[in-house]
Amino acid sequence: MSAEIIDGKAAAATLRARVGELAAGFAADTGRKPGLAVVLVGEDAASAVYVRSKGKATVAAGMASFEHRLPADTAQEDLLALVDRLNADDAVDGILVQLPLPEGLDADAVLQRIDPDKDVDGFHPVNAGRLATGLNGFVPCTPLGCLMLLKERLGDLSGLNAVVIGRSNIVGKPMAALLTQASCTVTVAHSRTRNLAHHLAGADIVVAAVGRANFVSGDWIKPGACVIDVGINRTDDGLVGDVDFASAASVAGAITPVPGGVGPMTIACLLRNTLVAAHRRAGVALAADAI
Ligand SMILES: Nc1nc2c(c(=O)[nH]1)N[C@@H](CN(C=O)c1ccc(C(=O)N[C@@H](CCC(=O)O)C(=O)O)cc1)CN2
Ligand SMILES: [Mg+2]
Repeated sequence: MSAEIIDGKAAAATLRARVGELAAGFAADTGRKPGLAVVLVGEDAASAVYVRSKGKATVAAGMASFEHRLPADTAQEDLLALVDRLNADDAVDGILVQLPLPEGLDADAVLQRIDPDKDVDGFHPVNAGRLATGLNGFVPCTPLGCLMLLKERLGDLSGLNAVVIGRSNIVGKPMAALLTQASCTVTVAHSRTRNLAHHLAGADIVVAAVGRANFVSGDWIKPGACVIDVGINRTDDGLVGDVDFASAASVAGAITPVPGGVGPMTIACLLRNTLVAAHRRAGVALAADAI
């Protein structure tokens, strides 16, 4: 193996600690803690684990956590009514509805009901528009975490060729926007892309977010490339990413592992976004380079 293994767990711990320091400053200045409300609908086992981790991380960073658990048969109007209450609650700076929602609920309608200035997941179309046009908004946590790992490893990304594999609203599209803003030359590949290997051959940066276990082969990776694996696939061999780790690690310059790569950054960036939301809502300045 030649690649440096990018330690997302360590980077996330550093970010969470910094958020904690700034949250303590915010509480001292305003007399209240930044608050994050998390809504979980139904019994999805993985979602329950993520929601518990978010609650614990929120409290550990000195913020207030408000957890709302609703049954899987919750009516759309009841879920929307809860979002309305959280929008109006001054103690709540950030609102997150854990995805996926149970069948029968319209996730788009729920996400669009969240006040864009409390949308710490960055999924509201207003925040997607702000990102696309270079305005200050909230950036989805997973691509934000990927960008932080890339900058930590590579510094200035300007002029680099990046291939994002996947075009979801949650990862692929915002990732491409962030890399474009960082002056990369960006290709977005997806399930219909012809000859992916050809596109990857020139890629200094690869972000894989296709949701298919071991999909990206090391043979396709440019020697020395930085490979960010967003995939979390449960297989008979355990948890694996979208990149075939063993073959890619022998060619890449750096690579994120699964687990312990991008995943931990998702929750750390959620805390970061909540801290930013609290400052904006309270009209308290937060230096652009503070975090
Ligand atoms: N409202 C949201 N829903 C979902 C999001 C999101 O950002 N907002 N992302 C994913 C789930 N997710 C957080 O919600 C998440 C996924 C994975 C991890 C993580 O740390 N993974 C570990 C492995 C953990 C395991 O064993 O399963 C890792 O990669 O090291 C954190 C958060 C979908 N829904
Ligand atoms: Mg896709």
